[in-house]
Amino acid sequence: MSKIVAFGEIMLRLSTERHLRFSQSTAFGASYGGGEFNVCVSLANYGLDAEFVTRLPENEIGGSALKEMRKMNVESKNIIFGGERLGIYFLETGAGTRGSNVVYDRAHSSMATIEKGLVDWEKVLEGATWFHWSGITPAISQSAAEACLEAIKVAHKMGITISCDLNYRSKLWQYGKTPSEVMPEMLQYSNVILGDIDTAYFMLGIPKVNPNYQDEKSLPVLYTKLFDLIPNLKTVATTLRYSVSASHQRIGGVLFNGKAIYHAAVKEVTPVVDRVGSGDAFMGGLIYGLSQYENDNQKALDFAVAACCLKHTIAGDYNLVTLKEVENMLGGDSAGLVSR
Ligand SMILES: O=C(O)C(=O)C[C@H](O)[C@H](O)CO
Repeated sequence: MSKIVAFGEIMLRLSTERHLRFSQSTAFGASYGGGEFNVCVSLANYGLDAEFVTRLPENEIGGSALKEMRKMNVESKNIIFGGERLGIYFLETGAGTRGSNVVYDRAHSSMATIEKGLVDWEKVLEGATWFHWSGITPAISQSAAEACLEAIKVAHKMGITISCDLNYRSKLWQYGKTPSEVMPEMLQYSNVILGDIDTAYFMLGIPKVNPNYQDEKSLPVLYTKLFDLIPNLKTVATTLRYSVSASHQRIGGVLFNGKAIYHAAVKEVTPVVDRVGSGDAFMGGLIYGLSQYENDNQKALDFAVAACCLKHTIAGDYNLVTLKEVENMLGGDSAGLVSR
């Protein structure tokens, strides 16, 4: 049985209703979310053993976030308490040609003030088969970056598969360091990376290129550069997304394993109910596919893309779909037929 442990921040999500602008809103819908936690929710829905490690404030709001983890069937026994507050993110939901907007209110959160040495990673990772982190944690503070690097090093020493979703957030990285100063050391231990070439090159400090994702010849060359720099890398994958509008997306995906390129067929997704968390849905699908369909990269990628497409139909951060629903979509059932 696979046991996946993820490390990151869970936040209170406050979103405007009915596509209202922030300035029009008199009420915000409250839910929870966070890139790495969303991945855990996907994996728990697929029946895997998923555990989330974070730091929560010791107050009722931290307690509510803990209840949320339990409600979503994500193991929370190793979370730590301390610090002053739970991070918040405000979401203004877009419509048509107006995209969504996120405003973070997470400075000095319990997770942003975590320090290395607070989590006993040898104990936490005992029995784990997979460790997942993302580029959000090193973006929130220097000490969170250090705590994350500590976890990554222990996972690597224990021979656990490590995945990273690059998750570049331009509104974070406010503490005086740039991604290319922090990410290369952290990424060198990763076996699986989710991210487009632009973001990967940017975070690794490689000069910018203009990738053509349909070019079967140059794509392996561009990806191979990542394999040269990251000695433990085995798989890199990304969604290939074309935004027709906020409510109409075309979604495919690509995966490279150091030898061959795999493409997933592009799917039309419209109307989009909520796009936030769709990258996490892809990541959750990829972890599921790579860990359960060993050696079948095409199936793993197709599963991740199907999961990502389904997420767009669900409000909130989480991909609340079952394994069967993703499999049905993979089997060609995306017509919205009534299941009887
Ligand atoms: O952007 C972040 O830092 C978040 O974690 C908020 C959302 O949950 C995340 O963007 C979804 O991927």
